[in-house]
Formats: sequence, structure tokens, C-alpha cells
Amino acid sequence: MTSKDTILKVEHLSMRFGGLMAINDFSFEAKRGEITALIGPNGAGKTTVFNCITGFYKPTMGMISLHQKSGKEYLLERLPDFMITREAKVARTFQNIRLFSGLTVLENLLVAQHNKLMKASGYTILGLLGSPLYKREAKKAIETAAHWLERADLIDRADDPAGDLPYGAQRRLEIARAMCTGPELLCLDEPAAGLNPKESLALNTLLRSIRDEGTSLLLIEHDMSVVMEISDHVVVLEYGQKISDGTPDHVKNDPKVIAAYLGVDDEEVTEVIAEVESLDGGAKA
Ligand SMILES: Nc1ncnc2c1ncn2[C@@H]1O[C@H](COP(=O)(O)OP(=O)(O)OP(=O)(O)O)[C@@H](O)[C@H]1O
Repeated sequence: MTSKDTILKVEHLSMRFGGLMAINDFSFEAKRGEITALIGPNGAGKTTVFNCITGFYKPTMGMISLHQKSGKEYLLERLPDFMITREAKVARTFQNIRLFSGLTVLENLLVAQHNKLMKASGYTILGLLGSPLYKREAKKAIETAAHWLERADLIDRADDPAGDLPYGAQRRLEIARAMCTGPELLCLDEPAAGLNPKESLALNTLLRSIRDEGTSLLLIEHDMSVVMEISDHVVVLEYGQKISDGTPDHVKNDPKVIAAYLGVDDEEVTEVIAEVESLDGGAKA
């Protein structure tokens, strides 16, 4: 059964690429109003999970359900990617920034709202030129863009080409662009990659405020200071399988996670567990 607080439920997900089982029987839940982090060593399968959730890949097996506040439920593995954004209200950013670098910062945020505007036009030229509904929606789109420019601290750069922004500001613009689609779940692939400590701090504040206003977040992140600082829940993948799931504190002290990050062989895990337990014992004594 799915709890009322669950926004995303991934069940028995598997993804095979030829002979490689990149994800193998992986299950987890993300709660509404929380920041859930998906972590794991390089090549563990994190981006593959994201690509399955957001419709870039069709999983080999498994079920991915999205539960909206309204009670509506969507089986994401059955939807094309544009429906995942438009109907299920899942937005994402990418590991490599994908902005329209020749368009201005503001234009990037307006393009993100193109679907809503076209719907308001009735998909006709007359609708675009004369419909009061279209005019109202166009005004709303500009207001939404201005709101997220403020929130992402980009309002002063609104008319600059997106490609001219420093790296950290481009990352914030990607998040602002995703937020302009009004998502219930925001998926961020390594949002802190390449940020300096000041930019990282600004990102943490932005992500926390997005969560506090009711959008749930799922993020892949290598920067443990970000993960441990802002996550409510952490899920750890290794070789396509879940090895730990719990609060940041639980995961941080889980011997299996420590072993995975230290690159220890399976046979040595018991040794590491014993070492961690003796350290824990020592700390408690
Ligand atoms: N399209 C693809 N075709 C073939 N193999 C793939 C494809 N996408 C991912 N893989 C493989 O699946 C495995 C998991 O890759 P994935 O990119 O999901 O890992 P990751 O945890 O996101 O890694 P990183 O932290 O380095 O970004 C890797 O062995 C990768 O080479």
C-alpha cells in the first residue's frame, strides 16, 4: 500500500543495457515535502534511475508511480517524457547544463512555459493574436519568470544571454527554469557540481526554500556536504542495487556505505563493519 505522504514509489526497477544490468531490482520511496538524495559511487546507476523516472529510458522491468497532492496517480514507465513533465508534473535538470545559451535568462524561463501558452492559444494563430485567455496566460508566464528570477537571485541578469552567466548562476537558472513548469517533484542531477562554497551555500538555501514551499525534491549529488546538510532521506546505490536507505545520519554510519565509498572488496566488508563498530563503541564509551 502507498502511504498518503509518498510522492514517488519505485518498485523492482531493473534496466539492462545489452549484457550490463545497470539497475537490478531497485525499490525506494520518496516522501512528499522532503528532499531525497540518491547517492552512490561513480557508475552505480544513479543517472539511469533518473532517466527511467523522467522517461528518457523505458525500464526493462519495474513500476514507477507518481502520486500527486490531488490524489491522481501516474505510472511513469508507461508515459512519454513530455507527459511526465506536463501531466505528472515531474521536472528535471541535467548533469551537464542544458540551457539555450544564446537566449536571454528571461527567454529561457518563458520557453519553459511554452506548453501552457500554446494550450491557452488553442494552438491557432488567431488564438495567439487575439485570445484574452492567451494574453492572461502570457502575463502570468512573465510574472512566474520574474518570481523565479528573484528567487534564484538572477533578476539583475534577466536580459543577458544565459551563456554569459557564471557557472553557479547557470545552475540556478536551470532550477528556476524547471520550477517555472510548476512541478510537484523536482529531480536534480548533481546540482552542486562545479560550484564554489559560496555558490553551494546559496544553492542549499534555494533548495530548502523550494522544499518548504511544497515541492518535493529528488537529487543525485556527489558533494556529501550538500547531501548531509539538506537531505531528509538518503538512498544509496552500488552496482545498481540498494545498499542503504534512511536518514543522513543512518546512512553516514552504515558500514556498507562506508565500504562502498572506500572501494573495499566484498570480503573485506565484515572487517570494515567490525572496525566501524569498534570505533562507534569507542566513541560511546
Ligand atoms: N545508454 C547506455 N548504454 C549503455 N550503458 C549505459 C548507458 N547509460 C548508462 N550505462 C551504464 O550503466 C551504468 C550506470 O551508469 P550511470 O550513469 O547511471 O551511473 P551513475 O551512478 O549516474 O554514475 P556517475 O556518478 O559517474 O554519473 C554504467 O556502467 C554505465 O556505463
